[in-house]
Amino acid sequence: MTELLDGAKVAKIINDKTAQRVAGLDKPVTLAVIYDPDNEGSQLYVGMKSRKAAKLGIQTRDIPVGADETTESVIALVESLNADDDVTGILVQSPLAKGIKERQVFSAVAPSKDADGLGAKVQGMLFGDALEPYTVAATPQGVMSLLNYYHIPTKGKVALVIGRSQLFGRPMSALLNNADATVTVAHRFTEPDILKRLLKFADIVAVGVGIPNFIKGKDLKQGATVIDVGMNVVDGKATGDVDFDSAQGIADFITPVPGGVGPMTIATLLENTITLAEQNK
Ligand SMILES: NC(=O)C1=CN([C@@H]2O[C@H](COP(=O)(O)OP(=O)(O)OC[C@H]3O[C@@H](n4cnc5c(N)ncnc54)[C@H](OP(=O)(O)O)[C@@H]3O)[C@@H](O)[C@H]2O)C=CC1
Ligand SMILES: Nc1nc(=O)c2c([nH]1)NC[C@@H]1CN(c3ccc(C(=O)N[C@@H](CCC(=O)O)C(=O)O)cc3)C=[N+]21
Repeated sequence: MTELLDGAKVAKIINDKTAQRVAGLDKPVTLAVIYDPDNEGSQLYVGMKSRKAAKLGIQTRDIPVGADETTESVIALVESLNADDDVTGILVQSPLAKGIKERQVFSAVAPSKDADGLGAKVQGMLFGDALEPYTVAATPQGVMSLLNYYHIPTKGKVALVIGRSQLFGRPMSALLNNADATVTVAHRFTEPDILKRLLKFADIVAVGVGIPNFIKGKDLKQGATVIDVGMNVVDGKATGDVDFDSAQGIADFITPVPGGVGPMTIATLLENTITLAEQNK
């Protein structure tokens, strides 16, 4: 039997708590969102984030940054938001327009405002398993919250992370390592037959590569937990990186797309935002 990891359900629990925390604070909470207005995905996801934020009492300031901007001009914008006392948190939606060096922009965000946890400082703290508080990238932190909610153990388990972006794979592997899993990271240059062998070992597979139905059920270890981060559109439908139907009866747990990691990402972003508001009041 394959059980669903219901991200929509767990996200609602987190969101309800966030709304209470926002209501308990005696000042407004504002998330600034920098995004490329010419990117359809960004329009869609930024819209979803802003609507959910509004429902929880968090204001958003959506700032379009198009192809006419430079890395330097966007960094200057981030620095002005860092210095703006009315801004609680800053999110830089990926991808920015071609030519803007995204990782430099991520790292310009002050750690005390890094709601999405993508800057070099907080990612370094995650990598070092720092004792001080810091924000963690929303998508992989959302995955950890989902694993915790369903009491899926990580200690001593073999975890395979497929993808190594700043947004997902790198912080995901650090979180699983910090949670005592034995972690392997696969990427574009991982040979397909090596990937197959790694999959057969993996108790936990977390995949975010952006290729629809990239992982087939037959390649999974019996009883695996499968986390599908992929968000692709196929025939107008949200489709993950895992061939969901073929994983039935092989995986013990799997996240659906939609309704899995996506809502957890948004809930975690807003949870990070209220945490920053509480810390910096
Ligand atoms: N549900 C959610 O909340 C979120 C969903 N996403 C989705 O996750 C996916 C990945 O996003 P993101 O990390 O930003 O994308 P990137 O394009 O930044 O990263 C993709 C990663 O996949 C790796 N990759 C590409 N092809 C292969 C392959 N054939 N075998 C193994 N690895 C491969 C790349 O390797 P290399 O580094 O070598 O290039 C890279 O590390 C997308 O579908 C995106 O929409 C992303 C964030 C949040
Ligand atoms: N700095 C940055 N941080 C991000 O977290 C980030 C980003 N850039 N760039 C793009 C990706 C993508 N992403 C999604 C978040 C939620 C859903 C989501 O909630 N999806 C719904 C379905 C939506 C639909 O049906 O189209 C679901 O899975 O249920 C999807 C995708 C965040 N990203």
